[in-house]
Amino acid sequence: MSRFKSDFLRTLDERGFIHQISDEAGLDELFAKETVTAYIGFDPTAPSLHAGGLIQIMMLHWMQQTGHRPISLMGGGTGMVGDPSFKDDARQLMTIDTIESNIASIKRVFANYLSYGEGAKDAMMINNGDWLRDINYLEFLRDVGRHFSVNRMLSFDSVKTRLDREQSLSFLEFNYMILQAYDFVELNKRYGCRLQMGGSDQWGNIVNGIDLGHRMGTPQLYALTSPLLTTASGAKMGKSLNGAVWLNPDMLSAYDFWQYWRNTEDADVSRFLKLYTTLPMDEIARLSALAGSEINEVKKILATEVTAMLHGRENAEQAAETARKTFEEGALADNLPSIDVAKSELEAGIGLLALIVKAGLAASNGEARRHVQGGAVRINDVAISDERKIIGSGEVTADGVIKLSLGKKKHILVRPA
Ligand SMILES: N[C@@H](Cc1ccc(O)cc1)C(=O)O
Repeated sequence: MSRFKSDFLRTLDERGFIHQISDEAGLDELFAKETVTAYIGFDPTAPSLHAGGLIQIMMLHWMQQTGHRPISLMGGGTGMVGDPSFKDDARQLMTIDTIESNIASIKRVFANYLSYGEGAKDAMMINNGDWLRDINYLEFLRDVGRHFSVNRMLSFDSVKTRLDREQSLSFLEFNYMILQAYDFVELNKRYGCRLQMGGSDQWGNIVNGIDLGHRMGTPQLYALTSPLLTTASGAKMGKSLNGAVWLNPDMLSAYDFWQYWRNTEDADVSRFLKLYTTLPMDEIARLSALAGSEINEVKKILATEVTAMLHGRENAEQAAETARKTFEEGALADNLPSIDVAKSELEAGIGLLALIVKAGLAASNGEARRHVQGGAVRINDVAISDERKIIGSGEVTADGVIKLSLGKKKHILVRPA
């Protein structure tokens, strides 16, 4: 049983999106009883978001799926300042031209996850430059600035490390919190927005908005943050060895995007299926149970599902197909070392450990067994966990070979001779 009664929070909870909520019971009540408008802000620091931002987009997606109204807010105003939260250094200032062109480019991918329009449940794309750029300084200080206590602003974790390390925090950056707080109040006034979501690094900024709302007479506002995600080995989400995993198709092909997900670490597969696909939970449970022997097949499903949402199903399936061909061609390529095994021997069947030793991938059966137990051995790219497995003619692929792999780099083609 879920601790939530609203579809939205139950879904977010079971799929692993929730880090912190400002008033759990109150927010659940609200979602259970009315159509809620909520927003997430995105600053245009690059021409595209990367896979790290996908969790935010997915939260907006689930809002709409469960009957509520999401706002994707582009930071045309806040982007002129730059959020210092948990950042070691000030960001380089962007020109208005860069900000505008980044926004135009970032915007494009949202339509793949949300349906925009004028109706009561249609998503809205809004730019905070619409109100922030016209602010009159003295009026703003008197109407909004007076509600902020500098003492309290200095106490937030998001700026504390900078201050503790005595790294400079410019007055420009220090104002960011106030602008984001003002956005929340403004979105409430304009569109009845009650909830702001974001990554856990946004907590301070969001809570400041709730407080400002109290002082400026909005109804109760709420905060919901998602966990800051890292992969099982501790890497930041959305960064690969080849650089950022961009969402915009002109910055990263569907194929490379697919590959990023295909390379998911074993321990992350189930978590990522919940966060980044819309597969039903019982289907995810079934796939997670297969994770032992068929984990590579499950990773391909993960990759295809995540890619299908962003690039369309056809492109995703094409990426999967290209990957399959590349693998096969790789297996066929004669530059992979090979060993011959007598046909008769294969027909009778040869033990996995003996084959590993024969292929020179281990010096002894004991060493071979440790490789298998460590999950490092694959036959035709499928991980094998049963050390007693008998390898026979059945394993010979259409290409006439068996591909035996140890880890990611060592491959031996076994040729029946
Ligand atoms: N500060 C957010 C972006 C944002 C901008 C404006 C807002 O009103 C809300 C959020 C970030 O850096 O990710």
